[in-house]
Amino acid sequence: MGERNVIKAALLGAGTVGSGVYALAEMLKDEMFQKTGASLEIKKVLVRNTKKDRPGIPKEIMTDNWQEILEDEEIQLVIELMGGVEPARTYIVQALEAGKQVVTANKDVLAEHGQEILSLAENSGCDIQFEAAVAGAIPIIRPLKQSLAGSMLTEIMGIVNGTTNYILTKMSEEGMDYKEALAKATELGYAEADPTADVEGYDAGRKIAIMSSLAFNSKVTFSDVYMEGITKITSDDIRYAKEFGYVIKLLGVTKLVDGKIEVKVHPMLIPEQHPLATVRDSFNAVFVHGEACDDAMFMGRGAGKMPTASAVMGDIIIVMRNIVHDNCGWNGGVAYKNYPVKPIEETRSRYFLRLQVADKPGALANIAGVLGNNDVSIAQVVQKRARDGVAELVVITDSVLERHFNDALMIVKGMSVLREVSGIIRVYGD
Ligand SMILES: NC(=O)C1=CN([C@@H]2O[C@H](COP(=O)(O)OP(=O)(O)OC[C@H]3O[C@@H](n4cnc5c(N)ncnc54)[C@H](OP(=O)(O)O)[C@@H]3O)[C@@H](O)[C@H]2O)C=CC1
Ligand SMILES: N[C@@H](CC=O)C(=O)O
Ligand code: NA
Repeated sequence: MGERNVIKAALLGAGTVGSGVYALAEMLKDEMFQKTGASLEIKKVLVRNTKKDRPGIPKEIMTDNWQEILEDEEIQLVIELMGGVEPARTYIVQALEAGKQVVTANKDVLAEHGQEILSLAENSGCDIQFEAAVAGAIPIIRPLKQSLAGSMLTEIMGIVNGTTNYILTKMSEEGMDYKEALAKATELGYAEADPTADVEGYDAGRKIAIMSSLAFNSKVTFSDVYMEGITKITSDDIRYAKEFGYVIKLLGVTKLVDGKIEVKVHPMLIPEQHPLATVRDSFNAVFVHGEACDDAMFMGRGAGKMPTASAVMGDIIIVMRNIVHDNCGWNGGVAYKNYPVKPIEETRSRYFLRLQVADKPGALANIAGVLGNNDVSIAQVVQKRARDGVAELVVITDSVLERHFNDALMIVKGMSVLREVSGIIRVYGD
């Protein structure tokens, strides 16, 4: 095999995903030529701590000096797996400006600067591939950009964070405590370096922003996304949801309605029979609806070392083929429409509302009256367990404009019969 058939790459990051990619590159070493027409040599691995022992990765290829990689003309491919916005964004930009191809799993960068980076890649004639950035091993970026490009997409809804799905599964099925479940998800390599991003819904928010941009060909960034995480979900909420025939999942949703984009992340009660309700553990699932394609669903591991590495390796293989066939630089995904993003108050939801109220005649009627006066119609209501003069009221509403629900809630909160609002969660369905 001649020198021209070796593609030299640099790995930025050798943590959970980076070490998985290095290991997978070793496992596929002998097949790489058949798959791509070239073999892969990872020439340098950038880390913060070059002294740390990284099993399987030779010490001599470790560096903490980005310039060494940027200025190495032999390195054609940069695989960015460090995470965070900076310095990752700068390194990606500099690599593209230097004519290097880029593979990344970095949703933080893409959700904020994706459009600029895609334009830069197009202008530089370079590949930028990022399948691992959304829903780990599930192929979803490439389908959105390619297979579904003619489908007139109108909606994407999915479980796109493995950490929170793992936590909710463990809390619901094993009665595990929230903190313990989060610690386990971190130990298993699912969580972000700062797991606040997972549990507050920011990670899912980044992913839904990226998918929304690709699906609707319009720029949607992280700051456009309304986000609520799972930190307020209690075991009582989970128990009540079960009693009503629901499970609680953290969902990312984006819709194109009347020329406006809705994009949000929040916990949702999903009927037990719904396919998303059966997506457990670190699995993710993404539902896509288009006027032409109708419904499609994608499911697989959304996080973890080897599943994520598999998506990165798929991208590496595509880029290597493009290098071999001198076909780099077509990435797709550059937004050419300019749809406005709707404020959350103008979107509609159904609600599950758990209230502690004074156990007095008329309390339920008064609350129902306030809801009704604000266009919040009640689909189901249950009054439970009067204890120490306090009764628990569980209400499920019909679909309501968020603004109307908030107005009603504000009035309910000021009522003398109200002791506490213990749970507010959106419910699946129109
Ligand atoms: N974990 C997962 O399941 C998934 C992760 N991702 C994404 O993949 C990326 C990597 O995640 P993950 O592997 O979990 O992260 P880790 O925190 O495990 O690894 C990060 C690696 O990057 C290196 N690094 C970080 N900052 C710098 C810097 N400034 N200069 C040089 N090296 C740096 C670290 O070096 P050192 O080891 O010396 O500290 C470490 O090796 C992130 O963008 C993440 O969002 C995407 C899908 C799934
Ligand atoms: N922290 C993320 C990792 C993959 O994107 C998750 O839990 O899904
Ligand atoms: Na993916």
